[in-house]
Amino acid sequence: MALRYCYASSHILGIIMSNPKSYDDIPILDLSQPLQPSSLFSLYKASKEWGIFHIINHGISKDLCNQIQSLSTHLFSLPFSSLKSYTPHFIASPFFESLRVNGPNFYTSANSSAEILFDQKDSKFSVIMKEYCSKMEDLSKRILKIVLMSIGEGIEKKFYDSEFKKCQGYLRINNYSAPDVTEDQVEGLGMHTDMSCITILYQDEKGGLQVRSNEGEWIGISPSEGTLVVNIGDMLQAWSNDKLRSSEHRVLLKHHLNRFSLAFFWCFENDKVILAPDEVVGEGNKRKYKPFVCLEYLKFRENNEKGRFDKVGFTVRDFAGIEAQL
Ligand SMILES: O=C(O)CCC(=O)C(=O)O
Ligand SMILES: [Fe+2]
Repeated sequence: MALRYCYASSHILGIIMSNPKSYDDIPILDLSQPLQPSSLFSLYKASKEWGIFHIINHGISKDLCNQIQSLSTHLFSLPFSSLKSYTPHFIASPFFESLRVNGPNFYTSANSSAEILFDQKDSKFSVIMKEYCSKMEDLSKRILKIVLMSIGEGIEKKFYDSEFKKCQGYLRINNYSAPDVTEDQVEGLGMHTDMSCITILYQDEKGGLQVRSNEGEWIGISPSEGTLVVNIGDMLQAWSNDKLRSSEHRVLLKHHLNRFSLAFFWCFENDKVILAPDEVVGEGNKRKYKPFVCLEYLKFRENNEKGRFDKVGFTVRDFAGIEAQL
């Protein structure tokens, strides 16, 4: 696999790191190419600074995403109220609603929503969800291994099986309605971090996804056909002892434009105790998180945010950070 940068000139910038705070520094990992040491370095740098990078040639066809999008247009026009897997408008934002499909049996999860929504068993929706989510599971495993390799030599070989083998995924189908307001842009989803190890995101062509730099500057992550976005999440930030950064991101909406996205979250199992291995912390470095049970953190986020998942302020650092405890 090779990494290439968005613009030719930024390739040089990426190597000499003269300007680490620009969109050009967010690399594109080409999964059809053999993995190079320089690619791992760029990936590590982007994951540490931004918590975000792109992937291409990932095996998810545009046609599959289009099919999900058109089924979802119908889906979000139906009455949802009784569905537990549905997040209605006004929870995260007035313009955002979402349907969750849970693993590991994505077919069963999608089908139980479909039964209520369309009064239909074995719906096309459930079949397509199974196809998309199984592909996402495979992709998540592959990407996670590469990210671990980028942390240091031998880290993936030593820790993937023992620490990440029981990871599980869920999908959120996100539907943003067009804001009927005069302002140029409004928040469709407020700034947040994902509570995952990694998240793989498909966004449609409308744009609006932004990521925040360490200094608080927002950078747009423009959509590009065939490109998926990978976010590092809180669980990997804690497990890597801040070697990787959970990306702070948000979505802005433009007047009159509906938006659609698919976010696949790849997470540690609920009862996993998250503790960075000594080898990852590194000799002489301070441990930044006390050990914690994954589910306890998820509950902390839910309780503190009254069901909202779009706010920063109750992050994994607030929950388990050693400095935050002092
Ligand atoms: O819609 C998007 O592009 C981002 C969605 C997102 O960040 C999320 O679901 O956590
Ligand atoms: Fe997110």
